[in-house]
Amino acid sequence: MTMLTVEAANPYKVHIGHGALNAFDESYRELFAGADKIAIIADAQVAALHLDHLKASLDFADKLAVKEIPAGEQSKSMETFMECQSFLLENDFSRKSLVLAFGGGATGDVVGFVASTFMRGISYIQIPTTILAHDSAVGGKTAINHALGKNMIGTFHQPAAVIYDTYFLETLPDKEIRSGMAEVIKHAFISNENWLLELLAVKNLPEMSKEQLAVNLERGIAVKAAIVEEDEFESGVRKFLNFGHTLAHAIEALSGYGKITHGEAVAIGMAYALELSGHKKLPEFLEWCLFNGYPLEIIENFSFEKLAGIMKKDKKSSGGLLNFVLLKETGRPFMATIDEKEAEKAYDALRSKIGEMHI
Ligand SMILES: NC(=O)c1ccc[n+]([C@@H]2O[C@H](COP(=O)([O-])OP(=O)(O)OC[C@H]3O[C@@H](n4cnc5c(N)ncnc54)[C@H](O)[C@@H]3O)[C@@H](O)[C@H]2O)c1
Ligand SMILES: O=C(O)C(=O)C[C@@H](O)[C@H](O)[C@H](O)COP(=O)(O)O
Ligand SMILES: [Zn+2]
Repeated sequence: MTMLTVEAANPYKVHIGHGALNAFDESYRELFAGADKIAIIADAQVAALHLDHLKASLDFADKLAVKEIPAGEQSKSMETFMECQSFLLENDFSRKSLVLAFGGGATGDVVGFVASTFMRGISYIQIPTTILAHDSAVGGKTAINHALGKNMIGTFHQPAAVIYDTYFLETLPDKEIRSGMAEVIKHAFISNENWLLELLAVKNLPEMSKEQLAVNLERGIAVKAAIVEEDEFESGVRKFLNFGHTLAHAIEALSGYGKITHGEAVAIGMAYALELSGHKKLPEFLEWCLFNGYPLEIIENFSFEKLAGIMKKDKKSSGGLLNFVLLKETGRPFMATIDEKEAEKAYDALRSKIGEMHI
């Protein structure tokens, strides 16, 4: 098991590894004892698989209440947000209460948002259960979606701890392994060429050994934590964590949230950012996506015009400009405003390249 500290304004620890749930007993007894009530707010699918295992690692059964929310992206809605608020109020939660977010990134985002707004903010712990959540559970971004844009309603609210027990990953379907590994390779693209080369050599992600996966997750978390420590509220370098996301979020919004996974959309968004960057690894990255089953071909479904309308509302943009995270080279990200005509040309070029791959 490993542990690292995120030196945010309110520092907290990330416990990673098989058996990380033991940290509750070893490090958080006081936090739990001090809480008047504790809620587990869980993704319903994750609860069906793993709630008993989580509960077995927790004492304080007398003050525990469980709320299940819809599985995955559907939960990042105003409806689920309000249901959770009602649940906390109906069960007499207070400012001294604690919330545990149990599930993937979607659960972490909506539950973090609930915790950050309930009585103007209470403590919560992230208990991530997906590969992708190595990213989402760290850094304190919380959000729900709006029909006009992904994650448009949210806050920065750091968790009191992240307990990342890799035991939960054993039930992840291949599609979610693929989705999560897109954020891992994103962390490699923005930080380290040698790591990127190692990842590009993996032609069947579900066959990665547990050890290999653990190393990748730890590296990803270290990259993320270092950036969050430098720029917690995204006035500068934190924007680099959005590599691939300007297009990805537009694709997710246009497809209907949850129709394509976040990581699959980010993979297409990264390919586009590599095209805009003139990065030499684009052909190799497209091959990697193809081998690993990322649905690149869906790019055919979206007109640039519609995507551009949404991309102009991106949180990194203002004044109707198109802003992207690009790479001078691997490990050297920068922000760029791209002229609309140039952005469209690059989009068409990427579509042609994907079209020629005979998927
Ligand atoms: N806050 C951040 O910094 C940040 C970072 C990256 C992504 N995100 C957000 O995270 C979300 C994506 O997260 P995600 O990829 O974890 O998806 P998710 O939370 O939508 O979960 C995906 C699916 O996997 C299932 N699942 C979860 N854990 C499982 C397990 N252990 N075994 C079997 N099934 C399991 C869920 O029920 C769901 O159906 C997006 O909304 C994205 O915007 C946020
Ligand atoms: O933590 C960050 O900062 C990120 O940008 C991480 C992204 O992977 C994540 O998808 C995040 O939710 C996107 O943030 P947004 O501000 O573009 O909604
Ligand atoms: Zn992301």
